[in-house]
Amino acid sequence: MLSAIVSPTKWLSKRNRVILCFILALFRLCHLQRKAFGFLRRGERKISLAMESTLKEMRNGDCVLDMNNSKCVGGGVEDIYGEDRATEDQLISPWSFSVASGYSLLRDPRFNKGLAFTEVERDTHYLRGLLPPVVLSQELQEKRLMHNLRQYQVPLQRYMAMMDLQERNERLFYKLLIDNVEELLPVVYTPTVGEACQKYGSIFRRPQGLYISLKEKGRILEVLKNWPTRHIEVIVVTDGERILGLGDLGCQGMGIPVGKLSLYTALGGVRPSVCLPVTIDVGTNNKKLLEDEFYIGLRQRRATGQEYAELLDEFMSAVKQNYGEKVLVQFEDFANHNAFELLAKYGTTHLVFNDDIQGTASVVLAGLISSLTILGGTLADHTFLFLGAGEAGTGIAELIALQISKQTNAPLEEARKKIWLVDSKGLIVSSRKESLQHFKKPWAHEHEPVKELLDAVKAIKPTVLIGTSGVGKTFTKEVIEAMSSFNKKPLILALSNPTSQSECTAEEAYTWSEGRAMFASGSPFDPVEYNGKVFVPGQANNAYIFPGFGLGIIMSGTIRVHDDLLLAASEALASQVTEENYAKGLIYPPFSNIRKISANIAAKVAAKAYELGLATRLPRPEDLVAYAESCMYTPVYRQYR
Ligand SMILES: NC(=O)C1=CN([C@@H]2O[C@H](COP(=O)(O)OP(=O)(O)OC[C@H]3O[C@@H](n4cnc5c(N)ncnc54)[C@H](OP(=O)(O)O)[C@@H]3O)[C@@H](O)[C@H]2O)C=CC1
Ligand SMILES: CC(=O)C(=O)O
Ligand SMILES: [Mg+2]
Repeated sequence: MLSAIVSPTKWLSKRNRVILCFILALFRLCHLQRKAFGFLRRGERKISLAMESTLKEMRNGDCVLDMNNSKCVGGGVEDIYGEDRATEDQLISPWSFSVASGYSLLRDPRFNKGLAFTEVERDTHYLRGLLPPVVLSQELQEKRLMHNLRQYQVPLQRYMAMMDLQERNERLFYKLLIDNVEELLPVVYTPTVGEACQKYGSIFRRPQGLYISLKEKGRILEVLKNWPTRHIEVIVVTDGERILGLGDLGCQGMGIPVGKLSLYTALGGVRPSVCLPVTIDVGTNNKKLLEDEFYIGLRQRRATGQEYAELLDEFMSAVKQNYGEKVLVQFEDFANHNAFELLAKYGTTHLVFNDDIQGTASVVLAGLISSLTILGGTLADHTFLFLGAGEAGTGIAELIALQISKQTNAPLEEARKKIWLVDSKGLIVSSRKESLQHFKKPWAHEHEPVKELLDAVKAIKPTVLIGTSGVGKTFTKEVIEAMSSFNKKPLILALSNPTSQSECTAEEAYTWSEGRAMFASGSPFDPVEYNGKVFVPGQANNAYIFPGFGLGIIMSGTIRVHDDLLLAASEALASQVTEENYAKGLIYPPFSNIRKISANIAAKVAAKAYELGLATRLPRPEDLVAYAESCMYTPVYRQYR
């Protein structure tokens, strides 16, 4: 109780903090005397520890309150909970409402270290007997867990094992994910997260984020306050209507915000305590789920129109009221009939980012910029054809056009003419303009109607083919052969997720192009051997961008997302591709370097934000890469006093 009252106190004025500090110091003096006489019993020890740590935290109080204080390392992203990597050698208290100890310490994923608790910690924190005698290093724990994970043949079992670990020992979870990123990304993210969402009702164990349903209408602010941490910097929110290419999964879409935020931490170094996954449940139109006895969401058809808009509006207002102006809200896997509108509506009042529209655009543009090293020419020399004209397709198209327009000084309308899109009704052409959704209209160029993709490929003769349809197997042998007939090196990007929805496989792209295609896909494929040569496919996924992009925004206190920040992120990512990567035909750097890549993206994004006057954390740090790195969370265990 006392520790709850005296925990780091942002709400106190500086003068009152000094007074409180003084009172606590006196109180501690008395307390130490009693301690010396051996009066202190176990319950009191909690209070003693709380006071010690509070005094220390209050002595360092300016760290929390003044991020420019040079004593406070990694000042960009507020270290409210004392998780900074840069202070690893400094002892901290495992704060909960009281100092966690004994059994409750082992059950708290934020502080649990399992068998890695040292002998001293076992004594100090009442753990004797609760653990077997052996003390393991974190490295050995990691080795053991990776060994166990590899025993599972079924990807969903690996996913569940990772989720269990996250709920048991957060730092170990992140250590595994960071150290084995290429192996574990497909487990916690696409493709396995797709299957996990489909079966979320059956595998549900403990809530991992906030569920805000129509039932909570009118009290969303209250619901936000139920979340255990008060200081939040990133929210990933979905309404579950377009989960990857799997369609409407309703409330079970929660796996996506949870997965995306674990990448914010592992790939971008944003500490887990400031991340909040949210699922807005307005029902589902998925008949199978509505009839599934294990379905965890509202059993009704989706609310639309005013009812939907009001719930979203209440959520966005509550977020701003509870977490302030600078919380980054990432919209994820909304259906396009809501996604564009939400982005436009809240883009001027909130710090919002749509990963499917903007993050995807930035990652694809990066791949295109880097592919020019192999293909030659400029972006404006290429012709682009998309299968799929929704969020991802038109989002990417718009950013390519913007970049071409900036590079050539041509008007945006002129730059758009290099880009063609096909939707479920065929090529988007001017004769269809009246009936098109607003986000497709800018792409309705003069051309006769074309129904099939193959015919569009033959008519437009693109140098780059991009799949954003959410429909698997749509890049057929004939399509890839046609692309290869007029391109020496056709660039094929099959972006749809998960693997089952990929427009073609890596093997198909390489085989049907007789080894000439440059290929990347949304979900990963293994290397392919063709004609004695090994081809390594790249992964064109927004996971390259959003973690570093978000870090850049947060560490600079940027208040709005601007297209130029997306362009900066693209250029930063493209510049990370090495000669060695190009030699393998890769247009993206490997994920094994992602932390370094994210720091570079964050630095470039922040630099652009400072240049545009959007950054509020002043003064601007001189070396933004070093600053980004100093802000990044690392999962090594802390020593408990
Ligand atoms: N790799 C990555 O980083 C990312 C990948 N994606 C993936 O991209 C896919 C699409 O996402 P998103 O753009 O948000 O989805 P949308 O629903 O917004 O868009 C899908 C588009 O595909 C079109 N389409 C559907 N079926 C066909 C078909 N058989 N032939 C031609 N066009 C078709 C739709 O046409 P119509 O408009 O006529 O209905 C629509 O234009 C998903 O699988 C998603 O996982 C998304 C974001 C990032
Ligand atoms: C990767 C991603 O965001 C998607 O497929 O929706
Ligand atoms: Mg998405």
